[in-house]
Amino acid sequence: MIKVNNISKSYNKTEALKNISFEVKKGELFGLIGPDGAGKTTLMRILMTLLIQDKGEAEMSGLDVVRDYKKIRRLVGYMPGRFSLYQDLTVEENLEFFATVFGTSIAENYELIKDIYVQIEPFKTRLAGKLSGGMKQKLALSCALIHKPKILVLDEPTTGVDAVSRREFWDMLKKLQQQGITILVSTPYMDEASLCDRVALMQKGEILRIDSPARIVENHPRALLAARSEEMYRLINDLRAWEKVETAYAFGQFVHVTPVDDAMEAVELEHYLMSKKHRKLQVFETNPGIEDVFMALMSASNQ
Ligand SMILES: Nc1ncnc2c1ncn2[C@@H]1O[C@H](COP(=O)(O)OP(=O)(O)OP(=O)(O)O)[C@@H](O)[C@H]1O
Repeated sequence: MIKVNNISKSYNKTEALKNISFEVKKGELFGLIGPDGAGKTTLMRILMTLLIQDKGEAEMSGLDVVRDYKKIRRLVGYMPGRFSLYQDLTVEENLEFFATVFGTSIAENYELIKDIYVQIEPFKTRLAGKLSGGMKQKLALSCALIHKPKILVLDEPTTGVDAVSRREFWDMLKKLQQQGITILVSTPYMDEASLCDRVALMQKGEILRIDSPARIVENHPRALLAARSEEMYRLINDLRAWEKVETAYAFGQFVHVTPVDDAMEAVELEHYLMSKKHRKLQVFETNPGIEDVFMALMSASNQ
């Protein structure tokens, strides 16, 4: 449904995308995961025909993003990073505006947006600029869906939205997927990776891995230890200062530690931390999750 072949794009001296290739299958929920500046927005803008690549080609539903840009725009729903709502129009006026641009009406396509729109309908006379982040997000999604797109492209739809709204939003995406819509979504939140069918982990214009979240974790060869103590800040510093530790970073209430030697046992790490006078210590071996794998891949490619 989406084909990207050797796409490169630079802004003056910044190489935003370096020879990117991947495919998204029909009906797939595909995630572009990566920190700020990874190139996610640039890639989406190329696919949305809003920016032209320097090199390579891309297709949306068999249509070329440069040659067939007009057809693609009718086929695809887009929710840009900063929600493209008219702040001084009401909720209903925004939706009517997007429907009119695509030559349709709210009534005609109400079924598709119903589940989402009913949540903001009680506020339909409120100005979009006066909505909360979560409500703006729902309105922006309704606007992106109002012309019944086959493909939905969402650029960081959950950035700046609270945890509950984030979860609800992903539930909505799953429902849209069940209706046959192919979804490409970007996010800087690594925990959202596990909600996608497949993900591409991006950093500095490159794809570091591309696979299902489960397979990315399965194929990760490294061991992982978890540690906590009374003084977490000092714990991280002590861990990072030890030559037997490759990486250590905060993960919830623990520090996740990748030892240089995968065979290191928890007890060896514990002895080291006891020698540093840490109290209320807890150290144990654990299994890496997708976030751990991403952190490891990103730090390896930074070296
Ligand atoms: N219009 C522009 N002019 C110059 N450099 C740009 C422009 N747009 C993006 N860049 C640079 O290209 C790189 C990729 O940016 P891009 O916005 O695509 O990344 P991103 O993964 O979407 O991150 P973000 O969440 O910050 O938007 C960054 O180094 C960015 O500074």
